[in-house]
Amino acid sequence: MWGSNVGLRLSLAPPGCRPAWRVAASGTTSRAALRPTLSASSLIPTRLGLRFNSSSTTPSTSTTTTTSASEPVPIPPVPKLKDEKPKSFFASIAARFNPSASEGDAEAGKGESSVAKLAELAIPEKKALSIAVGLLLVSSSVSMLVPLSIGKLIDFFSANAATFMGLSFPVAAAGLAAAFLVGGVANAGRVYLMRTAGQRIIARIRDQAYLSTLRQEPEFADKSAGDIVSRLNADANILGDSVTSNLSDGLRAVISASVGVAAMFWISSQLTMFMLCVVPPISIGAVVYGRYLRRLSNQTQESLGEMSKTAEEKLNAFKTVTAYNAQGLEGKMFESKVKDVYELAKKEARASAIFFGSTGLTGNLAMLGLLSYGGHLVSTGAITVGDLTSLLIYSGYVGGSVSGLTSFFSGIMKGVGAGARVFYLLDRKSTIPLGVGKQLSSTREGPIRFENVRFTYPSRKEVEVLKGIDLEIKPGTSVALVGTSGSGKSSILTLLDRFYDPTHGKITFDGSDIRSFTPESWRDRIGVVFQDPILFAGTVHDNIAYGTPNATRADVENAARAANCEFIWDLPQGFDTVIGKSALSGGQRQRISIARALVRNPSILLLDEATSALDSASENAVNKAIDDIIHQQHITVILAAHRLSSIARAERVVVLENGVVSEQGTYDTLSKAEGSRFRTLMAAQLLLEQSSPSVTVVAEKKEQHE
Ligand SMILES: Nc1ncnc2c1ncn2[C@@H]1O[C@H](COP(=O)(O)OP(=O)(O)OP(=O)(O)O)[C@@H](O)[C@H]1O
Repeated sequence: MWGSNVGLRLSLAPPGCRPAWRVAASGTTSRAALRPTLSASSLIPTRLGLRFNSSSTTPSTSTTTTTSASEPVPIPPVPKLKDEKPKSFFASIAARFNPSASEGDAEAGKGESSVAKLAELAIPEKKALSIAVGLLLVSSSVSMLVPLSIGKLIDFFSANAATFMGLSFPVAAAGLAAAFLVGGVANAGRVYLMRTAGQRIIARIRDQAYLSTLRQEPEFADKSAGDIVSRLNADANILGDSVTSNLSDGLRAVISASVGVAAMFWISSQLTMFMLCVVPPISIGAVVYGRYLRRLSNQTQESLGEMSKTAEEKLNAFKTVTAYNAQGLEGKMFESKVKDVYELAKKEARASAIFFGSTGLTGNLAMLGLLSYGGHLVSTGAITVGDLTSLLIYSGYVGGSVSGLTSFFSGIMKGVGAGARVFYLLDRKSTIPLGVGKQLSSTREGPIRFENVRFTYPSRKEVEVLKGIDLEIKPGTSVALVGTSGSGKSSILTLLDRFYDPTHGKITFDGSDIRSFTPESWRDRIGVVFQDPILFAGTVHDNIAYGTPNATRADVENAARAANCEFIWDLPQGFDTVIGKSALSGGQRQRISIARALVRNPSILLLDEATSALDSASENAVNKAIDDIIHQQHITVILAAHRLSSIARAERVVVLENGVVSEQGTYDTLSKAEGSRFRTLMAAQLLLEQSSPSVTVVAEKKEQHE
């Protein structure tokens, strides 16, 4: 814990209460008071003829602010689709139909079949699906009565018989009508149950895939947001369809084909044998076609993902596109992606055309053969005209069912392709998994240490950004990381927030590697302000309370005050003003995001300063907020600093060069040291800032003050 001789203390709520931060005046010596006052002479290379004097810091002594931080909202785990291992039956089907793992499967590194997973998806719906299958049996049985009845009717009328199937004709007709009614109702029930079950499966897939995506390391979503959206959208639809409507149609086809063939055998085994000769070639064609279609379907979905990604990226940068008159260029780029999708769809259409054309032809030729041979059997008296009619209709049913089976097969293959892409999201293990490690206690304090930290971005393995950082940051102190653009300041912050882990070395907190804590409990201690603060649709209150949903209005207001957000009280609806409807300046957005970081009651604040210049009023307001945080609260502040004014405010300056810490010390020491790298850097920074009126104004004001 921090010593009692400091001005402000972090205290925790009594057991059973929500943890609260309490900034209370205590002791006589504040950290700020211990710090040397910055002076103009300590600062600027005089050869530039510019002087900058950081205002002296006066610690506030009487403020007692209580802000309740809420319990961290637990991040729900991604529920497993089903605990059991896939049945070997499915695995064997998968191995047959899906010999080469798709990209998704391969990336998932499971080798587990998408077909098996598709079947697993249907399991929570087993009740609805079983009833639907029962109804399907009823409706299919009724349908299969039709050809037999027609044959018998023809024989009945041609023979001028007194009874029809042992019954008077009106009774038999009424019985048939009743059976058809039952069949119709059963069919309606089947369609309803299958569709609703399908929609529930789609909803479940989307929820789980999105949840799983949220649990990934940030780089994953950064790289492929558009593609992920396409997986959640189009692929989830295809997948849901393939396990319900498609499955239902497939089952119906199986039932119709088998009952049809049985009935045909019953009517005439000779004719039926003749018919069955044409089935195997069609089946082989179906398998070849199905495989080809699956490959195409995978490629089409990938292309659709690419297309969405292109559109999303450019729509997000609409201003840049407009400003650079790049509409034509972007239109062409999108057109080429659309063309890729179209070309694949054309291939699919060609394959379908050939397949359906040839199966249709084969079917009709078979029918002709059946009619000729059947006519011969009728003429010899082996079968009746009614039997031949029934047989012809049954063979039509069987033919229809076989082609239904091929679309079932191709639908399943499409589902497998889409499934691999969706399951990839579901199965992907984050490189920094949530919930793994020990819980970091909210009271534990200690220094942050970088021990020979080396780091390379996974997407840019050829460049080592950090080449052995050694650094210690004591609790409650403030550090400004300085260095040229690209020197790795922001990278250090992202490592601290565990968006990435070091490739070598370690970062410790109170002696423990931060990788040993669950990422959630570690991040709970951290408030982070990004270079480009993102505000979400919603009110100012919602934005400040983002990630701390139980924060009260008082908590939010206290955090806003601490972040120097007085302007909020002047907004038309104050904290209930909807962001987006109110034009906020860059500085105001930045301060709202500082308030968002503070309302979490962090013990570590990571602040990645915006590189863009703020107007002087905004810069002053942001600086004051940073000043207040550095001086009034027991928060370890680590700044990726770009502005002189904030560099000067930190207790310690760390200079990064060529991936290592080249110098560190107080601002005074470094700026006074002749020939220090820091002086050179600051000279360059000043030259840069000279062109920014805001900084000049600040510098001038400070000179006047001096
Ligand atoms: N997500 C990323 N993937 C790959 N390389 C990255 C990524 N982010 C940053 N880099 C690279 O890492 C290096 C260090 O970048 P970093 O943003 O940490 O520097 P910085 O000192 O904060 O720069 P600036 O002052 O411009 O913000 C740069 O070469 C940058 O291009």
